[in-house]
Amino acid sequence: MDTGSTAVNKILDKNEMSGPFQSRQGKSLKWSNVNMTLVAKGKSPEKKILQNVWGEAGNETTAIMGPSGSGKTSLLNVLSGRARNLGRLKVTADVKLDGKSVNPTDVSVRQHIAFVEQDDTLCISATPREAIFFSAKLRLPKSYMDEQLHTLTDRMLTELGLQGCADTIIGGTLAKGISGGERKRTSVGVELVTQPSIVFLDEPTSGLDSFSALQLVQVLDKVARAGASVLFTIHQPQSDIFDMFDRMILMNKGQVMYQGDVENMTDYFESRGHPLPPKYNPADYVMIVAQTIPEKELKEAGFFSERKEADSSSERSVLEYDTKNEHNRHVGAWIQVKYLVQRDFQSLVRVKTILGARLALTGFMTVLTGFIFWQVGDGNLEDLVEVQSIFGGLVTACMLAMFGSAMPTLIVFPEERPVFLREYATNHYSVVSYFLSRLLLEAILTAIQMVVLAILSYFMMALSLDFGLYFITLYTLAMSSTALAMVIGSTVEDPKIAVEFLPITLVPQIMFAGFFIAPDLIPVWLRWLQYIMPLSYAVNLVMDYEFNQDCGSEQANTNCQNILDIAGSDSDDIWWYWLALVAIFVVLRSVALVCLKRKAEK
Ligand SMILES: Nc1ncnc2c1ncn2[C@@H]1O[C@H](COP(=O)(O)OP(=O)(O)OP(=O)(O)O)[C@@H](O)[C@H]1O
Repeated sequence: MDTGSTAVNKILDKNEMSGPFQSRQGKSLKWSNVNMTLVAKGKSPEKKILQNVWGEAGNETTAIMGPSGSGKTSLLNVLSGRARNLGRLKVTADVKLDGKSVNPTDVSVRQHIAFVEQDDTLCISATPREAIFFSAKLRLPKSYMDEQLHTLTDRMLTELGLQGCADTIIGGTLAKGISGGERKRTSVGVELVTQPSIVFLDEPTSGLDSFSALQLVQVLDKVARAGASVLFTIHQPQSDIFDMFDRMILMNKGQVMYQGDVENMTDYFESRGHPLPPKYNPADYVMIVAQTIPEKELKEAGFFSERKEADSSSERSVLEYDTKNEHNRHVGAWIQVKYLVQRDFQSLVRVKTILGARLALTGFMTVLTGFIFWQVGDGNLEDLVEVQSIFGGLVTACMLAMFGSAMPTLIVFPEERPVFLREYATNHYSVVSYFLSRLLLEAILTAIQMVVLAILSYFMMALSLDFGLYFITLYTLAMSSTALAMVIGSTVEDPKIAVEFLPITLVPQIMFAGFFIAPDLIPVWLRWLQYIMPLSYAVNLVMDYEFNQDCGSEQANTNCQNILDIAGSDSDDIWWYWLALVAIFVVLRSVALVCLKRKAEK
């Protein structure tokens, strides 16, 4: 089998040697002893998903075929580092990249492999043209001029038959966009435009009509002819598609039933007592044999031949080579942030529900609260009940700031997380760049939201504190809450569970805010919790700004002081409150960054 670009033994059409099909240095991938087992637990028995699987992929197209559940996706996941020991799942594999043993779960190894997942994880607000350009801009060497990148993108769109929808948004649950098949081809384009040396694709033709499927496999063939190793899983290909494959791995019950050149496959089956009947699509025939003949009988006939060891060789270490070139390769962090921010703002403009839902919810809740606490600030401060109503209004405004900012962040972030994880794993940008761009987006979105909240509540409740201080307190509280939402969103796997986590962290803060119970009455062993709750600090601040002033009469001043005491707000500690509020924001953001980094590198 070919293992280097010099060994590409096909005649290359000169026209195909440019753009996405530019000749590249091939990389060989070999694997042996690949085992994946679901270990027994309780009444669930042990299940062998992959057993001693072996194989290789050079600069050719290699199709992994086999009946449903035979382990095709599992094999691709192990080789691409997406399957690992977790819970009952035990994975072992000897994998060699250009002759050097590597751990496929290492992010540095994963970044060498372009991977097109079965489910598309694309930015919903981008168009296919923008998604492909984004990938090219952030992943190709920075020596590429934008003009070249646009030409490459155009070429990719044409090859994949995407010209008709190139400028329509991809879409998803929040917005309607291109079709499923077009989305799939866009995912392929996003990976192929970077001229990768190794490409894995999980079911790239599923959901495509027969013409689009053929068109896609032709593109994969051109990529392989340019020197890349192309490995993909596929279900029952039609015969014209099957004829285009160079090699095939036939999986059956987690084992390799056949592996080798496609042209030798029928001879292999014939020599084992299963000649191809006339006028049969070989792909269909081998699948029928795999599905209908018992495993024992197939073994006796000579299928499932013993694996070959992934041979040790003294080829250079591809990882060392590429790490040295790392710094020349990619655009700088600021370009990454710029493109991420650009994309985020595009989302805001195109998917109006993102900003609209935030503003509508905050506006509605604030107007409702404003009517309930209508002009409380103008009340008689000599009446303690009226003073308490202002306290209630301020606590409610702070609660709206807290929930109104955390909730949308937590709802949107888990939707975006798969896109981030894919883009990070495929070397688009660093975690820090992503983190900074998100922070900037949230800072702006939260500011818009807090302007609405602060203006409406301030005038409807007729508050007398300084408006600027009121706004900045609400804003800092809201930013701490989005940081908390990011920590939850970065750690909890399931978006639904993540949303349920939010009340658990936010509701107790209300109880410690001093409105329902004076902090001094809370049992000492629980009282310390108020010190880690941003809501308490924000309430203490706005209370001080509202009541720590001349309230008009002796009785009014006494009431103002009493309400400050009840709330636990002390004017001597104002700077401590600010420090604590900002420190909580910084700590939570840092924790979110670490969690995200750990998740991305897993
Ligand atoms: N993480 C996992 N936990 C439990 N079972 C798993 C896990 N991963 C794979 N399996 C099981 O291993 C078997 C092989 O799954 P895999 O998805 O690799 O098959 P496949 O050949 O790709 O199937 P299909 O063609 O239907 O996509 C299936 O029975 C599947 O349920």
